[in-house]
Amino acid sequence: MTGSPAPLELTGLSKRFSGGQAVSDLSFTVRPGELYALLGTNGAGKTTTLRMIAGLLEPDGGDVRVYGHSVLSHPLSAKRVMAYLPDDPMLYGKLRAPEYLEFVAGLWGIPASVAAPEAQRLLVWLELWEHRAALTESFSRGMKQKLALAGALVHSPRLMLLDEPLTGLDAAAARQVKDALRAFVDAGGAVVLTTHIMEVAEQLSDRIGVIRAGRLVAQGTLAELREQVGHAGQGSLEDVFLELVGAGGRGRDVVL
Ligand SMILES: Nc1ncnc2c1ncn2[C@@H]1O[C@H](COP(=O)(O)OP(=O)(O)OP(=O)(O)O)[C@@H](O)[C@H]1O
Repeated sequence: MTGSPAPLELTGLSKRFSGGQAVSDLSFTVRPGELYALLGTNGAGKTTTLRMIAGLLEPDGGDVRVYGHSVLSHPLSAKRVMAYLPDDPMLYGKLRAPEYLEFVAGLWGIPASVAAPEAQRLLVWLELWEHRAALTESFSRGMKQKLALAGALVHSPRLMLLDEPLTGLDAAAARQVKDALRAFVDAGGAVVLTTHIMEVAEQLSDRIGVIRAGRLVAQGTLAELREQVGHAGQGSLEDVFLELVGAGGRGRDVVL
């Protein structure tokens, strides 16, 4: 233990909507250099959890700490070091990609002299630089997704929260985004992402958390999850996941 605060620590996070309990007493920690995949069936509470971590939705109970800063009591310090990429990110269609990134950088108080070369670096890296003269309204879904990712990286966050970042991307774009996320964690950042694509979680994540009806029912590496459901050494993540969440969301809990 180094004693430095974890990139992300959730303790007892809860949220209730009029339709029922969306997130219940959720606690987990994400370490530096770790990509943590949050899995769950539709309506399990993944987006609600990410929105509470990002400070966009107030929890009913519990706390979220980002590098030691409470999102509830010190939201600015926490938000400065994280980025949230929703599943339908908003871009400004009448801006070009470099203009969009410089605009986002401006919101973070980054001067244009710093933002412009950083925007170029990100756009070259994600193979969008050749499209720099086009308005973003003409971009394909994959191009928009990559630009949104660049926008999330422009203020050099150390924690990234991504809601379904690979949905709808073709193989080449998905590979680029996966490579970008791996490079981000290899450089010491931390990532929490949600996905319904089990192969993505299996390939990309260091640890996996499975939530069912707003509660964490299992977490660990794929090997640990296999052991927890009694499939030591075998079974795909899909097999393990379906065992945990069960048909119609009635799965079983394992000891965490
Ligand atoms: N703003 C809201 N008002 C009322 N209920 C909500 C709101 N947002 C989410 N919910 C409810 O909270 C529960 C969890 O929703 P959430 O979007 O977090 O699930 P999810 O795991 O992200 O699902 P999906 O995989 O389908 O995106 C669902 O029952 C949903 O209907």
